[in-house]
Amino acid sequence: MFTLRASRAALRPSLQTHIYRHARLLSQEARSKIQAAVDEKPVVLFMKGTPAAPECGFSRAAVQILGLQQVPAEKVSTYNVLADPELRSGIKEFSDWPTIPQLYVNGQFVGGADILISMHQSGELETFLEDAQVIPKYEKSAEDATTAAA
Ligand SMILES: N[C@@H](CCC(=O)N[C@@H](CS)C(=O)NCC(=O)O)C(=O)O
Ligand code: FES
Repeated sequence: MFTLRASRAALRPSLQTHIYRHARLLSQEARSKIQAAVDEKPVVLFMKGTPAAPECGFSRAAVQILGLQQVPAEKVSTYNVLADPELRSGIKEFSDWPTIPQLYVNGQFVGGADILISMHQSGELETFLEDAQVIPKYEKSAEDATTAAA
């Protein structure tokens, strides 16, 4: 009886290790796929639906903000997580962020819809995208200077 208990107890950790290793392996493969996606373009948006047909208001907002910031289309890649359940869960683990949309700029996670809206409204997003060389720096024209002085 004692022996049986002992051997069961001894089995448990190795089984756990096996399951853990398996999960880690799967996750490593998913992780490198996501890393490649994140590195594909300067701006990468994980969203529900497509820019032309967003399937959620939060994703629509993220797309609209990129448009308002005049981010050139050729600098943007988007991924529809609704078409890829593995990506939908994987990106949450990868970014340690529980929701979609998720925006990456130059490989760095920026945030979801709330963060983008607030950064857009404060003017921080424009500066951030300029510094990231995603959009050109806004040069104050002579006309702006005159308006400011008036
Ligand atoms: N407050 C969030 C709004 C986004 C959100 O709540 N997304 C939900 C509903 S679309 C989500 O992704 N849930 C998990 C899922 O659908 O996989 C943000 O700032 O981005
Ligand atoms: S899909 Fe329902 S809130 Fe985004």
